[in-house]
Amino acid sequence: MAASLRVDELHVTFPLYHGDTRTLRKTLASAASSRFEQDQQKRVVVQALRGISFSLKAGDRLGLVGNNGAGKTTLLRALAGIYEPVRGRVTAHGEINALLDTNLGMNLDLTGRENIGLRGLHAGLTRSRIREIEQDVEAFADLGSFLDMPVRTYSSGMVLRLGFAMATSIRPRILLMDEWFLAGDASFMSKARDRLEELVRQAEILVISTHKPEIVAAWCTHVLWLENGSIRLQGPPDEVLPAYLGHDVQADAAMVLSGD
Ligand SMILES: Nc1ncnc2c1ncn2[C@@H]1O[C@H](COP(=O)(O)OP(=O)(O)OP(=O)(O)O)[C@@H](O)[C@H]1O
Repeated sequence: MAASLRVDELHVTFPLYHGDTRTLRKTLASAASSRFEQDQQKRVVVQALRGISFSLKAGDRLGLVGNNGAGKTTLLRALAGIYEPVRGRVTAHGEINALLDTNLGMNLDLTGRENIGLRGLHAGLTRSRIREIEQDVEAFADLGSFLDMPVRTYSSGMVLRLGFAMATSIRPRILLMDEWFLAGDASFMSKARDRLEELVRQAEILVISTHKPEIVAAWCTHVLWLENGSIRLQGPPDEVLPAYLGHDVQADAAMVLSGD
């Protein structure tokens, strides 16, 4: 069965904790921003995603664009199952690999090799598959004898190399990716980019969050423009990108502040 990903009316909220919630509630009420509301327990929550729906089939490559705070990272994390929606659902056919944070789940007290084993067990892989991944990561991350030292003793560049190699060694049918994965130290990234592009080519479905229009134009077949947690526009890159790049950020900010 071909991979597919379907999102229906997805809502994600985050409670805001504050010493004086009564004052916070009053401040938010007067700010008239429709992004804040009270939940059933009378907590003030920010609505990070508000009724997002779309569906993707094998071959689709979706780029998420939008200003800071639009909801791109939250959507990727909800697709990966890291955030539980308050309403709506995500239905996926095909295994998902989320390249969101290379440190996610890494235990600093264990060695690099032990972390590879743990990640493999967590992904439900067989022992022989884990062994293959271990060899792949060992060759790619090029950490030498550090692979058998606790991760706590690594430099930040070494942690990045191990995390990147581990995250990209599991080939998924559905690949979720945050653009920061494309940043990093130049010499490592030229090697990393080839590996990433191969992973993207092999995935049946890609969802990538990015601030770079050139990535969307080169990699994506669809674009979803998020604004304040909702979809402002979705469609092919040649329709959505010009509208997104041409929109007036200051006018939008003024509209949000005035509560229009
Ligand atoms: N853990 C959290 N707790 C509270 N609020 C959060 C949390 N994560 C995100 N938010 C809020 O949810 C909204 C969406 O944030 P999100 O990080 O998804 O935006 P983004 O589009 O990825 O932004 P950026 O381009 O700056 O990375 C923002 O208003 C943000 O403040």
